[in-house]
Amino acid sequence: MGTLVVYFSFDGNTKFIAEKIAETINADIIELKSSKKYPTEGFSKYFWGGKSVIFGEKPKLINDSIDFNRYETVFIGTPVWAGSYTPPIKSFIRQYKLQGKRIALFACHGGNGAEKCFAKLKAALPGNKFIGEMAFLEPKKNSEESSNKAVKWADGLRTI
Ligand SMILES: Cc1cc2nc3c(=O)[nH]c(=O)nc-3n(C[C@H](O)[C@H](O)[C@H](O)COP(=O)(O)O)c2cc1C
Repeated sequence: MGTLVVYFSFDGNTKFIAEKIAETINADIIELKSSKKYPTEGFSKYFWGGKSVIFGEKPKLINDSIDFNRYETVFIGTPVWAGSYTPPIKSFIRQYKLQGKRIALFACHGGNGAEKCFAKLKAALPGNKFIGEMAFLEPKKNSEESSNKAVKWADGLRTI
């Protein structure tokens, strides 16, 4: 049975880590795309992004439907927004209602909130087995270190 890396990324950090993981373990990879466009600059980016988390928004995903029968292990990646996971990940969780999967969580953040984000993700994904979680601090600013960390982590999960 296969492994899928599924993620949302707004500024490319989570994408960077997701690609490293998929490359390391030879997994399929899907970037979630939302129909909702958030402001990309300055204060309004944080304001609208944060507000969408707090209001529990579930923007429509424009990806093709994913066949989870093919996957036993799923890596789920998100940036931390307002101490939680991002709205497209919320949409993904609601749409697919994963059950009986081996799940590894990863999150990119700017300094805090990853632990809370993982706790909320686990609570939102009952009925699955969590095999690992890893936080990455602004990976694009620490690309070599983050890349090594992602490779080592993903490699180590093969045996779990
Ligand atoms: C709307 C918004 C809210 C954020 N909230 C947090 C936060 O609560 N804690 C934190 O450490 N970083 C926060 N960040 C920073 C991002 O988590 C961080 O820059 C991450 O690396 C971005 O990943 P991406 O490039 O894949 O989008 C926030 C960023 C945005 C845009």
